Amino acid sequence: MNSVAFSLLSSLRRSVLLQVKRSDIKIRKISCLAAQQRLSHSNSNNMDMLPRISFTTDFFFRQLFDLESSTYTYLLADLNTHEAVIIDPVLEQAKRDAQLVKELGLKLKYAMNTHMHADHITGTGWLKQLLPGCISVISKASGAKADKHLNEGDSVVFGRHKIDTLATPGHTNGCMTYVIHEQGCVFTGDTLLIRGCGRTDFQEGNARSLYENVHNKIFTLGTNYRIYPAHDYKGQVESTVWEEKNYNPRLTKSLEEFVALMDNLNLPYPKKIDQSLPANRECGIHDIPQN
Ligand SMILES: N[C@@H](CCC(=O)N[C@@H](CSS)C(=O)NCC(=O)O)C(=O)O
Repeated sequence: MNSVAFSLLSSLRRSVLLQVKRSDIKIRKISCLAAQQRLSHSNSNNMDMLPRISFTTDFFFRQLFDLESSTYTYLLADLNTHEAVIIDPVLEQAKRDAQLVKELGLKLKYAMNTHMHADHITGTGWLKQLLPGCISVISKASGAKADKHLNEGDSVVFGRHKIDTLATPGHTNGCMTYVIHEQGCVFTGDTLLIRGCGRTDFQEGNARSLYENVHNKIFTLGTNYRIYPAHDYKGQVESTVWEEKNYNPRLTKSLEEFVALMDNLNLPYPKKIDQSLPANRECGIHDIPQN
């Protein structure tokens, strides 16, 4: 082989080796990235999303639904003392709820609302008549009548269980989120819905305030806390802080993007807003069916 051919062959060999080395580095980079992604995914599953907190054996929990308004009502009780509370009852379901309380041998101590609802009339007023001794509860900031008004930090006790309160205005100025730390559950009303949130276009709604309250007060709870909202329009029943922090399409946005989105929802007003607000201001004692 002459020297020209030899030098040509050597340079070709060098170039092939360089190509192989480059593609090897590229493959290693890709597999390293994939491993990092697998790791971050498994981290969020295994470490951020802590194991589910089980309800204690003396804690009764029942989720109820009103089909017309897509409202969730929650009946909770202490199974030793039989003291119970109901959260966000609906007028049309008051008889159903009172019957359930009686059948289970419970004593309804409190009928609570997370806020002054605009889409349905609360069942609180009628439940007070059906189950004498029951005390109606709502936030002071709601401006609605009730036997007991709550400010942030107040608590509501039934048996040995305790509901803590967080002021989470935004959907309305009087919205409260109820938390039972021992059971790892949080009742968010319309403030935080599953993969959504309450609208902010009436009742002194404020998108900025909703966003800040969700991020600072709900998303700072344990990531495994279970979220129970006041409504769902898609058949979902519960979520967790971890899921909403990661997958809520509205609240994973930046504050400015969120405000712009909420300002442009253009939702029609709830059909029953004109009956609901005046009745709920009086704790739902308007329009109680006579039979
Ligand atoms: N179609 C319903 C009202 C639906 C609605 O506006 N829901 C409210 C909560 S009840 S005031 C809401 O905040 N929705 C958020 C959303 O993104 O849909 C009716 O006519 O009652």
